[in-house]
Amino acid sequence: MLNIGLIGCGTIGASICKAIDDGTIEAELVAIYDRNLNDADKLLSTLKRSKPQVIEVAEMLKKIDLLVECASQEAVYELIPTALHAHCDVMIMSVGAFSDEKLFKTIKELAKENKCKVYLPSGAIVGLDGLKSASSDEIYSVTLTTQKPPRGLAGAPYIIRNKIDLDKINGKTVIFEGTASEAVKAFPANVNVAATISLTGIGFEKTKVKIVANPALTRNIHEISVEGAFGEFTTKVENVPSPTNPKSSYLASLSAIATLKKLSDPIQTGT
Ligand SMILES: NC(=O)C1=CN([C@@H]2O[C@H](COP(=O)(O)OP(=O)(O)OC[C@H]3O[C@@H](n4cnc5c(N)ncnc54)[C@H](OP(=O)(O)O)[C@@H]3O)[C@@H](O)[C@H]2O)C=CC1
Ligand SMILES: O=C([O-])CC(=O)C(=O)O
Repeated sequence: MLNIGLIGCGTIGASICKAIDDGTIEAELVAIYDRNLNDADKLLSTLKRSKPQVIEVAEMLKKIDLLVECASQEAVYELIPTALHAHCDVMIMSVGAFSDEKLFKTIKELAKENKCKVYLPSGAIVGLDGLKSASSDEIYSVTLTTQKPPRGLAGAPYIIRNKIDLDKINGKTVIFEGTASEAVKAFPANVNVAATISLTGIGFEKTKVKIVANPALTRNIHEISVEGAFGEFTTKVENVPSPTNPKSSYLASLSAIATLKKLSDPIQTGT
């Protein structure tokens, strides 16, 4: 049985732990950690079967096969290289950290050297399978258009830096247009999906991102348009926001769970 350690006991972390606890994911939850220890303890108290230890990552790495990151881009910098040095596979949700090419190169090399896998789930988008297939030949363009209710963008560095008053937005408003590289830095907790798309397709500089605040919405919408030698496609997902974190769509939690389920499944569907 796969021994899992998890960092980040928030919305996605809680969903993953519950899915291990109820047997949806075939694995042992060995350890959990959050910089807010109360959050880790609170999550622990909700589990019925699993009895993970609440311990720091350096300690948990001695006991696990796979470290699940669902914390923040900072956590990717702080902990993923250490996990790979310790020969642990990793699953990363805060994929936006990889807009730092140096970090991505380091992690890829460490994974190779230590014979580890780095899993990056599709997260809150649909269509990554098609993009992956398409990228076996030339891709001409990739555009992500993300629309969220204004509160789903609250706290983003770009919003703070530009003093955008989200409460005053009373119609559909384009907040940001730029490259995926710029987008994941400006909105680190809102468009990690732009990073996953970039890594699968044509990179952070060529992938275009538009972010729209729309007070009429109750859902987080991501539309991806791709053109390439294969033809073209557009996908659109209207995501239910997670009740405990409106920035993160529920599909992101489900995608993390599906990725972990896939690890023990003899039948692998999709590209
Ligand atoms: N790939 C994708 O499609 C998606 C990715 N995400 C990303 O996944 C991550 C988790 O999302 P979600 O569960 O909704 O977030 P939450 O804010 O609900 O939970 C994250 C938890 O991790 C803690 N944390 C953050 N950094 C560290 C650290 N360095 N060490 C220990 N604990 C830490 C946070 O503490 P604190 O509250 O103090 O920050 C918080 O308790 C986020 O980075 C988010 O942006 C989200 C949705 C989709
Ligand atoms: O959950 C979403 O809709 C997307 C998200 O926050 C991210 O990619 O960081």
